[in-house]
Amino acid sequence: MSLIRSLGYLRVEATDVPAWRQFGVKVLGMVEGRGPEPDAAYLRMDDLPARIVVVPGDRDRLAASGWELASPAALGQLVGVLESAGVGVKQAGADELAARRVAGMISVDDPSGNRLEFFCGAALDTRPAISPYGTRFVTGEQGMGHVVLPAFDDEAALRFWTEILGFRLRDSMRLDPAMIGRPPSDQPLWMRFLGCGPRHHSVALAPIPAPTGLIHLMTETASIDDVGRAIDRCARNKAPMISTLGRHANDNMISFYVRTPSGFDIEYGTAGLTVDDATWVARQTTAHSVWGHRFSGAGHG
Ligand SMILES: Cc1ccc(O)c(O)c1CC[C@@H]1C(=O)CC[C@]2(C)C(=O)CC[C@@H]12
Ligand SMILES: [Fe+2]
Repeated sequence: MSLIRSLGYLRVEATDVPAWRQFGVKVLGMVEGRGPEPDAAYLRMDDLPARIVVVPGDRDRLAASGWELASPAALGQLVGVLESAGVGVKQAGADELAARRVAGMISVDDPSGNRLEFFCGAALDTRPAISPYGTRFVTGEQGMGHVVLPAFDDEAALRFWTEILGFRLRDSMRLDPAMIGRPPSDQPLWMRFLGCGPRHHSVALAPIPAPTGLIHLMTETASIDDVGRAIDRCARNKAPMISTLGRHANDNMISFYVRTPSGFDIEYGTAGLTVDDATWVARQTTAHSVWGHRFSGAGHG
């Protein structure tokens, strides 16, 4: 088992926090929580006080993805691994710990400049997170979902995420250079799907430009009805769906994509695959979907 257990939270800096609050509750079916930062929106999916924290800022971007470890000992071990690999580690101050309601936290930048926070000892919220739409999110040992982060140096990114952080390669997919507006080339463009627990992938790294620092966040619900109702709410609230419903070829997720008020996307899905490292073999997927997932030309996050 790796030191890192799952994707724990996202911190998003946004120019329009009220729009995010509305989007999170009315479209995604999340539950608004309370928190220490004035004017921030706290969106809950489960017993954590927040899974998406949206703080007011002068730009729209992913401030950090937060990754959960099992204990202070595991976090200490990770610091040792990072430091011996020459990675700059920043220890969280008391104010940052209080804002995140965690017992311990450190942060680093990955080779592509994606800010990562590693934490342990999250406070739980005793009030149940019950969505008025009945939405049930799949979290627990699978974490809050997956993120797709931009990475343009495939070798450096793979080395960092697998050899230092201990993620496992679960799948790779070649991207057509034309898809991201590049000329044809002999150099394959790879998208890498990596996991740290039973979820097929908790992170994917893609050579896709992302001005907001995030290509998408995937959240998973317990049933296809949760997904269908979310599609209805997108229409009712005029949230721009940027793909049709579809099923991915690698993790079997049935999902659609919707644009957030910050310009990156949420993949909203169900029925994702869980894997066992003892038997899993990383392969190459040659199609992104078994069916569906027709994207409109809105561009990517
Ligand atoms: C191919 C795939 C498998 C599993 C996933 O969870 C998943 O999100 C994807 C597709 C991701 C991919 C993307 O994130 C950005 C826009 C992409 C490149 C497309 O235009 C098709 C596939 C999309
Ligand atoms: Fe995805």
